[in-house]
Amino acid sequence: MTELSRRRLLTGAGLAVGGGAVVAAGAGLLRQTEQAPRSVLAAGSDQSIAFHGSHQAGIATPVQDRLHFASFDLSTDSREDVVAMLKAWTAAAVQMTEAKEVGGGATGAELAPPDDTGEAIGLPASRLTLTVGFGPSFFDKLKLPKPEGLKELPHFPADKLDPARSGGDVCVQACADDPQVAVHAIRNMVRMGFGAASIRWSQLGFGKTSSTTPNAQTPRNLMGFKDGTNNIAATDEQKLDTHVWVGDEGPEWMRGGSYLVARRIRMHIETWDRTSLKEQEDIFGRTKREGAPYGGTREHDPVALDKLPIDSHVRLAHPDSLGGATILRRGYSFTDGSDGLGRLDAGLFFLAYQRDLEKGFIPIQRALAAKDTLNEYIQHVGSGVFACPGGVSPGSFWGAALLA
Ligand SMILES: C=CC1=C(C)c2cc3[nH]c(cc4nc(cc5[nH]c(cc1n2)c(C)c5CCC(=O)O)C(CCC(=O)O)=C4C)c(C)c3C=C
Ligand SMILES: [Fe+2]
Repeated sequence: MTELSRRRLLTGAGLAVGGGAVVAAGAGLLRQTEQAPRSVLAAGSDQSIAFHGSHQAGIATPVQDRLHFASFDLSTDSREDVVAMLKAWTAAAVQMTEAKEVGGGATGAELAPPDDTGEAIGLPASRLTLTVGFGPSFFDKLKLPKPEGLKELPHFPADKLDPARSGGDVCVQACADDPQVAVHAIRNMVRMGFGAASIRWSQLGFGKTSSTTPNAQTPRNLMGFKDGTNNIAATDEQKLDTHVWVGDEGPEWMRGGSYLVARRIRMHIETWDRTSLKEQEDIFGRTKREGAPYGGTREHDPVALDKLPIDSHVRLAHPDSLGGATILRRGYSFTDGSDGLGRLDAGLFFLAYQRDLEKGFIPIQRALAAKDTLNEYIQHVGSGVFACPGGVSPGSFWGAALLA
């Protein structure tokens, strides 16, 4: 059975409640789907993606259009407190991914703060996925054995990393078709984490810049180029097993999990917009409109490395240039206002999953940092690395096998 079929896709119709009323269902409350502002929702928004499975959702499951990524610092060194938080987070994640309100709901006992903050009432599941990872400092703080595969990334030339947008003990990646659903999920986790963890940095993203769904139209990044053409497809189980999922080489709790690299990459888009089309295309080694590799005519034509400029992004990052190094990309665009100097603070929030950092992000970024002609137009300003455990089974919680 494929991972996708294991991850039961529930339709909104199956979750909707008759009469438009909010009624109790199991441990949670179903959010009304009837009142959802459908015009602003992307196709597939009324679907939910199952939380439980052998891998965490949000890695190889279809990419949603919106992101809220949050990195937390622990405010305790007590394993007990962290276990309690992860249990509460897991229970809430199960409810939120099924379009249910957290705990006793947004309108529970009158004299206590509600269990759910309420801004997702009336919104469908929006294919919400929540994915958790543990940074190197998580293991140091809790005196737990760090998996061999998890290491701090080396410094790369031209990195200008802001500590306030880097690192963190625990990360949560929330992806959904509706930004309000993703933000609601993170906000409720922040609220539940009070006393055990506090938010260190976070990033909103839009317009997925890569797809894991073959045959879907490849999305474009803020430079106007199709991004994700040569990504690993969610249906390619062989590639996922080889390059994304940790196997027997990792500790038991990491099997079926993956290592995540997050990089906030600022784009100097004003300079880019004054660059000729020819130079833009030479930088990637692909055409802008079609996305075809140089030497080909269609987007999915095979990449013939010798036809691409020697320092072009695609030639340098291609697995054949790097002894097979391969990653699963899952990034999003961002624009966070302007920088006071007449420029947009815009770019790519790059997310990459891999089985082994040394056969994934590290060698690729080493090659790109040294030679990529794209470097004139970008700067890495934030960074994080996290070990994302394998999937959660019903009744268990995030990190159970590590912390129990
Ligand atoms: C270290 C890994 C990578 C970083 C960082 C990165 C940044 C980055 N990429 C683009 C735009 C494109 N990238 C494309 C391909 C591509 N990029 C990487 C890796 C990193 N990119 C890989 C492994 C590949 C695939 C190479 C291949 O197998 O052919 C493309 C081409 C289309 C595609 O295949 O996705 C574009 C466009 C930007 C703008 C950027 C930083 C801001
Ligand atoms: Fe790239």
